[in-house]
Amino acid sequence: MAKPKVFIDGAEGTTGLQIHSRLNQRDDIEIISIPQEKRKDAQARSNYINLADVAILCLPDDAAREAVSFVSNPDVKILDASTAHRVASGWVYGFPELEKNHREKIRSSKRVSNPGCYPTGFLACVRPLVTASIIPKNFPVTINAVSGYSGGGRKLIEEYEKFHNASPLSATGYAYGIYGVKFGHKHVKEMHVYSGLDIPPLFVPAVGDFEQGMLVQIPLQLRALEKSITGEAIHTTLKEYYQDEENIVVAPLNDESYLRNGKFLDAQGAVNTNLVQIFVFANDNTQEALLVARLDNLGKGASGAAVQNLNIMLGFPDNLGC
Ligand SMILES: NC(=O)C1=CN([C@@H]2O[C@H](COP(=O)(O)OP(=O)(O)OC[C@H]3O[C@@H](n4cnc5c(N)ncnc54)[C@H](OP(=O)(O)O)[C@@H]3O)[C@@H](O)[C@H]2O)C=CC1
Ligand SMILES: CC(=O)N[C@@H](CCC(=O)OP(=O)(O)O)C(=O)O
Repeated sequence: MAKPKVFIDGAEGTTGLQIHSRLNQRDDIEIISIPQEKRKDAQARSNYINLADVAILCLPDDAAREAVSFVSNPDVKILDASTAHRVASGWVYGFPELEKNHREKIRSSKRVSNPGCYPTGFLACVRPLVTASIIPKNFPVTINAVSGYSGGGRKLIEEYEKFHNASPLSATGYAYGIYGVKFGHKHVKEMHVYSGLDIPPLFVPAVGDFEQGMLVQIPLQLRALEKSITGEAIHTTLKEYYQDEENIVVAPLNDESYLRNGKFLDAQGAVNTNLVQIFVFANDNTQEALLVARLDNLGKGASGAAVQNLNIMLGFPDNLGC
């Protein structure tokens, strides 16, 4: 049987390069590559997209929309890594672990959008708790998160490289800086839609001086809930929800063995994996809890997730080459 043809539009960008390196070694698919000098040529891109069984878009949003407009071959499947189609109708959200039958929806769809990196961590923690009515739908959820600078793509990587090469180091804002202070970050929509919450979460992202890695923190004031909820109930719900999943792992409740020097949960701890690690820290006496998702923004947050979705769309096992 002919090998499925895969085209990566935007193969030279941060996400595209990582997807290419994951697929490069495989002999069960054929990567079709556009000549370097034509990589932004609309006609050439259109030809490659329509030749592919699956075209993976690793492009800015406008270029991703343009790529979709090129499709004339009804058999072509599109996997879009950008934000352009994550809540668009006719598209399936590429989060296989979202709920029990979701993998099947990805398998049978011709249009799949890869989730954002922050939403992947957020939804992994919150969706099961909303489904189980542990977090009420009208609860005002807040999120603090930090990403490695590769999350900002080529431009942010170049900015950090300039900063690293400056002598003396000219600014301190690069070490750790919050952003999105006008709110309405581009990921809030998909967080809202797929969490099942009635109101959008309040999201404060940050970027740190490390290349890859991410922590997504959701503090919960349990005392604000109408019914009393224990840390054990939160933990058991998450553990059971993901019991058959390989890529979402729930650490034991209040497990300090992951803390560096007994204190620090390191944002880089899941780098080079396709995992979301979930941590639940809770104190039933003070009625406080903290959910944390740790992932690689370029792993399960982007390129690893894209390869997992590609595998599902082509009928391969989820984690082949992830
Ligand atoms: N980095 C991350 O952690 C994550 C990224 N994503 C998403 O993936 C997508 C790609 O992001 P990322 O890889 O980080 O970004 P990059 O800027 O690193 O890469 C984008 C690539 O697309 C190319 N490109 C731009 N316009 C066109 C065009 N019209 N035709 C063909 N190629 C074009 C760029 O070329 P050039 O550089 O020459 O302009 C570049 O190679 C974005 O939508 C991003 O939001 C999703 C999750 C996480
Ligand atoms: C550190 C940093 O800048 N992160 C990016 C998010 C990563 C990204 O590009 O996300 P999606 O393509 O998944 O939307 C940002 O906040 O815009």
